[in-house]
Amino acid sequence: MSYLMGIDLGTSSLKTLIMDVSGHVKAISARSYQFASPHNGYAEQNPGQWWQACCETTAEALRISGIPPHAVRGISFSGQMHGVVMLDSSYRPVRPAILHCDARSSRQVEEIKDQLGMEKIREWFMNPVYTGFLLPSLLWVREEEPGNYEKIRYVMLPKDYIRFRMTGVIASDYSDASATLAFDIKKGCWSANILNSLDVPVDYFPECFGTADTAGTVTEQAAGETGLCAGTRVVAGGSDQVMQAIGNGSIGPGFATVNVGSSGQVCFQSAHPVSNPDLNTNTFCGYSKDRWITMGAIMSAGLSLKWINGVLRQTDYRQVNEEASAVLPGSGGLLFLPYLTGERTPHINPNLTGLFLGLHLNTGRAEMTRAVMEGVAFALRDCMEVCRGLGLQADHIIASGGGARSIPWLQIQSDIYGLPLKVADTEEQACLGAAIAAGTGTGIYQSIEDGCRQAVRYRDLTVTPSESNHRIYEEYYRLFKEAYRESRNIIEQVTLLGRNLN
Ligand SMILES: Nc1ncnc2c1ncn2[C@@H]1O[C@H](COP(=O)(O)OP(=O)(O)O)[C@@H](O)[C@H]1O
Ligand SMILES: O=C(CO)[C@@H](O)[C@H](O)COP(=O)(O)O
Repeated sequence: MSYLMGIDLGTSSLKTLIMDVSGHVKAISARSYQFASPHNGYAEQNPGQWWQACCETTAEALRISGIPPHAVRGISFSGQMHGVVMLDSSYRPVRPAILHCDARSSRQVEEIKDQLGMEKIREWFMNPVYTGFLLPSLLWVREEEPGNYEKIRYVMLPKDYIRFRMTGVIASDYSDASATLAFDIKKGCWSANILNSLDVPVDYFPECFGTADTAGTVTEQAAGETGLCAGTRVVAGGSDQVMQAIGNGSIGPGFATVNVGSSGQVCFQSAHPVSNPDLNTNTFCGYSKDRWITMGAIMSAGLSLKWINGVLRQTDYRQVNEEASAVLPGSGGLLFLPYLTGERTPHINPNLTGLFLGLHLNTGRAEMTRAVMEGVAFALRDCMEVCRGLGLQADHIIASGGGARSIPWLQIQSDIYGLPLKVADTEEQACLGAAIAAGTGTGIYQSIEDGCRQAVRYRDLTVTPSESNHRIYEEYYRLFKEAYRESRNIIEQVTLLGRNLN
């Protein structure tokens, strides 16, 4: 019997899944971690922690499943996007990785915009220039930590580091590379135009593979650390958005996913790179350099629920979901703007923070929790509206991420979008997508499409919108947008005041 392994490096945890070739999950092992935030707006993590989580979960998944390591035919990866890992010539990290949710590089973002101008940004980047993306984070290191910058020899994305520790090969893939702001999305290679203009050496950046290309084999050392067999094929993998889309069977035009992970995304598949003159969505490569996705992204989705749970000292998701279900739509007249770590689509503004509007003496923790779930869904609705405005359509919307474990949150989303939602049968769609890539790269599946046909199944549950709830939410959605427009200025001022105190 053959088995496949998929490893997803998330923002708050790393998960390893083993499945058989029909997509039956045999084991999932996870390790949670927290990123460090030494200053307000900073988000960084030591890549060694990711590798440790990878070793522990791989060994644990093998142990739980009882599958002999030689039966694992291939391994692949899914990873949190945009962040930068910098290695010196001895392959050691020169400093902690700077993550996608890091807001320190506001000045470098402005410098890139000033230096290149909006016309070139539209043409070369096809994406908004935003903090937390690899290029501005790298420029921050150049300006603020010149000693570290001088030591850099290799630059890569987070999951590329764990693939490197597994294989000894430094590489990236089109989907993740296209989300760095250093890549030519249309041609599918590192952009000499961008890098030369900003005086960043092109040779920092590794060779790129397609998601299903072989990128090496497990080394003797990694075999000792993970329990895998040396020589096992390692397949490149891709960005979490692309791998999760594969794990949801969302692989061609007409499909879209809405993900509530730590951050949140609405992701449409497209047959060509979609230009957005307003630059408030992202256009990235898909699982090969001739596939694309258009994405609206929010910064704090599951993170918002995690935050309110922490504040209200709620630890049990079952209870959280039960209490939120007992509150009527609208949370008793409470709106939440989930801009805890700034916002990408549609505002592209790192200098925002969150807002509760409508607190009163009867507002309790259940109302606050439900308002947070609703606020996240309103922000994702914003993403959908922008994508629709670009002409993107979907016949199927598939809900994914940790938030899809919550039935009330799924219903809130469906009611707010006014759309039915399908949910994949496995809770770890990005891992499943990575395992499908592993199966494709090792020839078990003929293609990613074939892998999806064989391994992706949906839950026997389609969440459908309630018309009356949708009507109520339309009014709240109008006020949600209005609340931002009316208070943006003051939110920015308060945010900056708060940052100055840190
Ligand atoms: N049972 C649940 N009910 C409600 N929300 C949940 C549940 N499980 C996870 N979540 C939400 O999902 C988030 C984690 O999603 P996940 O996709 O695992 O994130 P990541 O890949 O970023 O680590 C949590 O922060 C939480 O908000
Ligand atoms: O930022 C994006 C997409 O632009 C995310 O896909 C991140 O890569 C992290 O995802 P989560 O770990 O928050 O789900």
